[in-house]
Amino acid sequence: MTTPHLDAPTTDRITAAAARATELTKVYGQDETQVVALDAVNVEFQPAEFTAIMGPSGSGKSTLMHCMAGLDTITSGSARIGDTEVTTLNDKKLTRLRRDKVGFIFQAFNLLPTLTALENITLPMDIAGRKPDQQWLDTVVSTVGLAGRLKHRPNQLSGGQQQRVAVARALAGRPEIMFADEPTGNLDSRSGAEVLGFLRTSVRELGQTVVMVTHDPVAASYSDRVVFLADGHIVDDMHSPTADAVLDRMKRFDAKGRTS
Ligand SMILES: Nc1ncnc2c1ncn2[C@@H]1O[C@H](COP(=O)(O)OP(=O)(O)OP(=O)(O)O)[C@@H](O)[C@H]1O
Repeated sequence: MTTPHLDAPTTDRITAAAARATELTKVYGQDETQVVALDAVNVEFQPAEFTAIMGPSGSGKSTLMHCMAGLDTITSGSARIGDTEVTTLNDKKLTRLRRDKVGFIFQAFNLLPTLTALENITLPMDIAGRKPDQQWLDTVVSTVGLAGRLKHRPNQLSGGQQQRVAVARALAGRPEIMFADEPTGNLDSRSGAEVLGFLRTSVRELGQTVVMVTHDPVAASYSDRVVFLADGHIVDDMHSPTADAVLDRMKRFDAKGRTS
């Protein structure tokens, strides 16, 4: 049986997507060790929308996120953030794009232990020599519920609070898009729920765009839309997901990561 593909080209659609992959292909290795991690993927991420990317292990979720964010090179096709073609930028412009237009949240919080929460939040802007927009910073800090903890160092904060600092750091520069790779992977379910709630609030109330890779149907249920990958292809697209609907869809992947 062939895998159904939902990733038909969208090049004739004129929409202001926050990010867009067109015929995006990523091949790792050569000859017999070659792996096609992404096979001509077409997908758009809409502004002020919270999208989750799901799929079996090895389906290409992290590769898609890394290629879109300019963290990895692509083999062919196109990856755009807003109007910017990521794949043709030189190193200097790529660094600037990642610094100015993209926010990242990873499973590991990646905070600097000697800095306070506030110093961690403003660090990327300090490095870039940009002055934080104080009003925005106040909004972000209160949205993620950190107002009383700004002088704490990471080891004085719980895991959930540390990830909230990382969310605030990603939001502080007002990125065009935020990419989150398993942001709740290291958290207990209550702290995870808090962080996901803040991500959703950043979309609903602050108009941010969030794309999150997750294995967890409950985490995906916080999103507006779930894109399912299998074997380097987008095979499903679910709007207003519930955890049960996502779980049911995940059950249709077989042990080899193929879908029925
Ligand atoms: N640096 C690399 N070199 C070679 N192959 C790679 C590399 N990174 C990923 N791959 C392969 O590309 C495919 C997609 O990997 P990717 O990490 O994107 O999947 P994933 O869906 O994020 O998986 P997981 O859920 O396990 O994190 C896999 O077959 C993987 O083995």
